[in-house]
Amino acid sequence: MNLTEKLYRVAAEIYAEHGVNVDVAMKRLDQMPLSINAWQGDDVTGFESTGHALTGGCQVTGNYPGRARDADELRQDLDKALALLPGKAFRVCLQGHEVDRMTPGRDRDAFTLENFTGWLDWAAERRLGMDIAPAYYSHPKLVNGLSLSNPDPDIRRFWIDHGKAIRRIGAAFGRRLGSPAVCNVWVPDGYKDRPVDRRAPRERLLEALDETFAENFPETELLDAVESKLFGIGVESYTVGSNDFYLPYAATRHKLICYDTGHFHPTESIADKLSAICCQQGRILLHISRGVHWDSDHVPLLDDALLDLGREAVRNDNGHNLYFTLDFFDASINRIAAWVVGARNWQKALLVSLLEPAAGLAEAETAGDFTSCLAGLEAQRSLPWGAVWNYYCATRNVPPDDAVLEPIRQYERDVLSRRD
Ligand SMILES: C[C@H](O)[C@H](O)[C@@H](O)C(=O)CO
Ligand SMILES: [Mn+2]
Repeated sequence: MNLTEKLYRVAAEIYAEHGVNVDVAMKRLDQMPLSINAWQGDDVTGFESTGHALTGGCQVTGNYPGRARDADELRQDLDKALALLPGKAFRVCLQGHEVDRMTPGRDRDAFTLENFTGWLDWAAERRLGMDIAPAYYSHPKLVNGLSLSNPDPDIRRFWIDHGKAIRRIGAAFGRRLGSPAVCNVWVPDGYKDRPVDRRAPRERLLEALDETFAENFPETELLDAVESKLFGIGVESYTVGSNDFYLPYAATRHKLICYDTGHFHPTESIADKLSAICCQQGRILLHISRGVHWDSDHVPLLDDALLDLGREAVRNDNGHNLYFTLDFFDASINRIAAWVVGARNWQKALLVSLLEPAAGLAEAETAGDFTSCLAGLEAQRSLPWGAVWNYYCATRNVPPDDAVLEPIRQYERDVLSRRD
């Protein structure tokens, strides 16, 4: 028996004393779906090759070598990252401009499945689910920082048609792969300085969204989500699609609300939002990210915020009300490492929560014994979940944390460093 297994057996015994079956926890973790953000691999540039300028709305900083230059390279990189993740329920989420191939003369408002078939075949071969999001940025038709809420009806028409096209492609993904594609709408629309009229852009967005969603698809094929944001670079004063805008929108239109963990005030707890929505039968798409000051897209750390989110995810999950997508894009570090570290941190947060000996604490809380709650929750921090994680990785044939970088460095030498 090697050291990993010995430590695991001791850990399993300790958890058993607390009434927790580690095997059940690992099996449940295997089945918790996670959608990997393709855009970490290409710095959100997409592969349109139209020569148009990337006009903002969504940007990345850094110039680490090895960015994927086309969909084939991006899939190769995703294969590398996926091979280093334990678990069995992966999906890949695309942005609407990460096309497999372009059709001459065709712009985003007319994309069809033909532009994404390489992705679909790749996913089917690997038994991956696919998700997608329209890309309302980095395009000349993002005018004055406004897409779906633009005052110009022709601009709005272009973006409405893009959203419709991407929803159809998502539904085709869902049909072929036998698992509904989550299609998430996030628009960068907003103003740098205080607007005179806050209402008109929101009314236009409302109408444009309703038209985008007019075509119905069965939930076995497509699930729509809408994502709010507090502010962004260049839109510091006003975001059309704020949380207050989208929360009632999602509730009245039966859409998933997307909470991006980097899109709220720094002291606001995203974990706290889950039970509020779930106890009212709402469904949530979580974008797992990390905000740092005004930026929202750093690789998530295994910090208290992520652990809290993992705990609430485990407690509120009923198998079809929570959806998880990674959402970060850091071009200052090795992009495969970004995926692997970020995804594994989320998986660790879930594992810690799945191993939580909750029995007794909830009763103490109900009885008003907050002293026991505080002491009990703090005592859990030193339980040996790390030994379970290492064993989990070993039994799923992936390296432990301290050995995960070596294959990535090798790939960097063999593949990434040869890209311009
Ligand atoms: C690339 C995505 O559309 C984007 O990350 C969005 O989900 C977001 O969070 C923008 O800040
Ligand atoms: Mn997001």
